[in-house]
Amino acid sequence: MIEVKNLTFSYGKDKQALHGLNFSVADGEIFGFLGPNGSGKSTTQKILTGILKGHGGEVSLFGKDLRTAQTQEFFQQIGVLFEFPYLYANLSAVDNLNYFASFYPKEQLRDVKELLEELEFKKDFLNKPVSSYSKGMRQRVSMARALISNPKLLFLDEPTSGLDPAGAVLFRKIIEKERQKGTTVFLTTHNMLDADLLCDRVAFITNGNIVALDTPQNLKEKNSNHRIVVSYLYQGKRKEQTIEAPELKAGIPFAYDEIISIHSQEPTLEDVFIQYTGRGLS
Ligand SMILES: Nc1ncnc2c1ncn2[C@@H]1O[C@H](COP(=O)(O)OP(=O)(O)OP(=O)(O)O)[C@@H](O)[C@H]1O
Repeated sequence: MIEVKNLTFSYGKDKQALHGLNFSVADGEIFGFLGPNGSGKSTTQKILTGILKGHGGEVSLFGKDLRTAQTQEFFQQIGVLFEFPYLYANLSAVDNLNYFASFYPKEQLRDVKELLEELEFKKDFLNKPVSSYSKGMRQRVSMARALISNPKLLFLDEPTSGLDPAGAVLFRKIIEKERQKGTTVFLTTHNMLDADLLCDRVAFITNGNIVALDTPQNLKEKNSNHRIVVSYLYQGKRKEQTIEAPELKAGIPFAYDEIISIHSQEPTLEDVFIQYTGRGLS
């Protein structure tokens, strides 16, 4: 679906934002693009969605070179959730969505009200102006905008930002539903939980370079110290020991009366990111 070879981009002479990215995203894959502020995520997404022109290297989407692919048909196949909601503040959710829907062929469209209902949008605000909405409500309208045209390729920039925990769970369910439909998703995020739960593979980008690319599970396993922490009771006292995972093959290698818990010391995706880049994700 997406093929990127040696992608470079400079803002003027002095600011090279991308230094030769290589990756591909398969049909139906949820691909996570993770990196700290200023690493080049938005620049990459803007190039892939045709907003930013003048890249170096080769990019193809739907099997066509991006430089020639940007026809009306191309834009009708992609949906974009922008990091900052591009909505008309004086129009209601319904009017915003009807307006964006007017750019697409009717047979491709989803029903505005059904979509907003699926996104658990508050009914009594349907016809009130966007300027009166909370952040979470605006995010729901932005997601509806991205989904209204049933896109084959969906770009989501920080989809769960501004949502409360229940809203984030709902959005993850909706993204999962897109996966089941076969939609390809390019997910740009700082949110490690979203990336870990949703993505088939993730790329870590820092300073305009991809420094790791794999499944979340492989990244965690490759960077694990393979140690296990055992909490247990022995002769009336609570104790804890750390052992190497292979030692477990022969059973617990020390005396105990009762095991309380066993935890692997597998790193989180954020730990792995910091190992690769030396930087946190904010
Ligand atoms: N319009 C611009 N003019 C000049 N430099 C820019 C411009 N936009 C971005 N940059 C620079 O390009 C680099 C990559 O920026 P980009 O916005 O792609 O990062 P990002 O990973 O999306 O960051 P964030 O998480 O803050 O959105 C940064 O050094 C940034 O300062």
